[in-house]
Amino acid sequence: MKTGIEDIEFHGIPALRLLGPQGSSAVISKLGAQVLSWITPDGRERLYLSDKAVFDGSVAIRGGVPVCFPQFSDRGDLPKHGLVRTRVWSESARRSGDDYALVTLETGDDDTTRALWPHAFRLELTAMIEADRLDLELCVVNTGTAAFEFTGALHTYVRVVQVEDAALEGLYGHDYRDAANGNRVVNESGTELAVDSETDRVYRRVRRPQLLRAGNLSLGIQQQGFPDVVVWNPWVEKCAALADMPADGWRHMLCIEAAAADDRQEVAAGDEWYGRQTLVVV
Ligand SMILES: O=P(O)(O)OC[C@H]1O[C@H](O)[C@H](O)[C@@H](O)[C@@H]1O
Repeated sequence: MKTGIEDIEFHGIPALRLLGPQGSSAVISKLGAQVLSWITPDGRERLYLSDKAVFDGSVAIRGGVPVCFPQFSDRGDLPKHGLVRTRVWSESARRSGDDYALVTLETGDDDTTRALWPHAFRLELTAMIEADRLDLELCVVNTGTAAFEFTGALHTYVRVVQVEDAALEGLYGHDYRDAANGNRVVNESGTELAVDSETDRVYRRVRRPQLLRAGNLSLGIQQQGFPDVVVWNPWVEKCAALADMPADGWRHMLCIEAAAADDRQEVAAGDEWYGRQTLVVV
């Protein structure tokens, strides 16, 4: 099967389908530069996308990999998770070869962003699939004349059959800020994180990869540039309060986010900052 890139409509919005090697594929929406589907050669969908997600740009699409910038969550005065989730990005590159398919989408400042955040910037999100691997890279370019600081994330919703069966390794010994428990800072003493209640944790300065095991799924997750790993599951009650999630949505997702949540990242005038997240089927 040939690799390549197709222009498609996905739930009525312009998107690109990446056709990778061995039948792998991915879909990235131009709305938010959000990867909404990643299917590996075994035919399995690896990302969670809510059945009740909204695709009209009025709110962020619930699922896939939202891009949060220049603010993570509600840690500042900007709208939650920043300014770019509901923007239409434009394509700046597409390429494919025998063993990969890649696209880059970009957006930048305009009157709307500058009214809220007075900085000149360009963002580029590159998504690349290989047979068993999804690589995401966020490039933040300071196109202005003064330094700025930002927080942000690649807010990846991993699909799981049943989150109660999931175990996430690789976070032992790290401090985390427990946003589901009054933001207290705790040192992780477990070698495996199990999700059995609302979970909203910012693991700080994580340098090791993680391994997610859930039923017969095994996914390696690695990041560069982003200092923090955020693990989020709303569980039953918070999920019920989210209009764009089905009642059992919490069970089928676990967000494992490459984030700069607590440490602001500074970008000098004219400089570029890179953050990456890689998911590999192992
Ligand atoms: O509902 P959203 O704006 O997409 O945010 C969803 C979630 O994102 C992050 O994971 C935060 O840590 C959570 O506190 C937040 O609830």
